[in-house]
Amino acid sequence: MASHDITNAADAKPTGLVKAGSMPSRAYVTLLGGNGDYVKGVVGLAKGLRKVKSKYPLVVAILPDVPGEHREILVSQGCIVKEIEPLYPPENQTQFASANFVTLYSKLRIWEFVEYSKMIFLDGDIQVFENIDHLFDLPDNYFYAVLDCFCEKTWSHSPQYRVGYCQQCPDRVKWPAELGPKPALYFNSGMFVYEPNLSTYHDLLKTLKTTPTGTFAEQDFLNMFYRDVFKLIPPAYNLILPMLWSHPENIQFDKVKVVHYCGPHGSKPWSYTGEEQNMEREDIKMLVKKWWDIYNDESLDYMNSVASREVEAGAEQKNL
Ligand SMILES: O=c1ccn([C@@H]2O[C@H](COP(=O)(O)OP(=O)(O)O)[C@@H](O)[C@H]2O)c(=O)[nH]1
Ligand SMILES: OC[C@H]1O[C@H](O[C@@H]2[C@@H](O)[C@H](O)[C@@H](O)[C@H](O)[C@@H]2O)[C@H](O)[C@@H](O)[C@H]1O
Repeated sequence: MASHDITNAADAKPTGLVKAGSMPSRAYVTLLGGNGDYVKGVVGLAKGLRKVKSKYPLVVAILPDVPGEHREILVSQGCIVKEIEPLYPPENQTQFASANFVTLYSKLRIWEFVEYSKMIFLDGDIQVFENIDHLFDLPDNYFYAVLDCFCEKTWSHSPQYRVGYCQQCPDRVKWPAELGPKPALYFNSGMFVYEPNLSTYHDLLKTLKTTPTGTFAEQDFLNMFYRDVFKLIPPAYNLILPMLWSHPENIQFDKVKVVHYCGPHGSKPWSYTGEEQNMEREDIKMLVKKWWDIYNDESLDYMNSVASREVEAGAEQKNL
């Protein structure tokens, strides 16, 4: 049993021992670092969650390099802004896939948000097009995530890519026996359901100190940490764009609830050009338009939605 199977570890929460009167608190959480356009992604996410009438707030873990005006924008959109300290990968690693590794590793700080009993993490380049509040009712004490795909060039360093093996279609190219056991299931860390817990948080930080940096930063680390114990949820809850061209057979497009505009700069709606490989596809253009329709919808701005809620409340009062 992996050491981090929290169902048996010391940090598994005692069941039923909830302080009298303290209701389990839940929230969505995302991460924002730097002074670039990811703030647009977070604003879009806040508005998307409002559009699907989520019952829960959006917490934004922000790094010190986020400018004050970006923080103000998030507050004006009803986000709960929580400052986090940067978390640096192990000193002795040099193969950095990208300059924003510190931002990515800092994602681990959200395990410290123990004022919340359960949280759903969503990358800032994700949009929620259908209500997913029901995921908070998944059984406690587990980490839930969606399978990733090994078919992008970003995986060219891996034996999976070299032999053409992908966990999304394990029978298309079988894992060669001579390479030993096939890779453990591997999730995308842009979306997951988890429970903040100080013991797990300290375990994460302690383990990080001795874990070599991987190509995919905290995603590799979390897959090592929750290896063989994470619970799978369907791709409808985190549609990573490469699935559209690498594994369309695994996607029921009309059932997709969450879209993850992961990948290169040109795959982000706010910097979409249609010039990156595969980004000129009609389905991608439609998903980018859907993102902009929400982002530009002023009725979804927090102040307008507060005003509309007051009008609704007033109308209900009149009907009493
Ligand atoms: O400069 C950056 C880079 C990343 N991020 C955050 O880290 C997440 C993961 O980074 P990215 O979206 O680049 O990863 P991908 O899923 O595209 O590999 C983003 O969605 C943001 O929430 C950020 O806030 N600022
Ligand atoms: O590098 C770290 C990132 O790794 C993951 O994105 C990857 C992964 O999905 C690959 O499978 C794709 O090929 C690649 O394009 C994409 O960027 C997470 O979504 C993100 O939050 C972050 O941890």
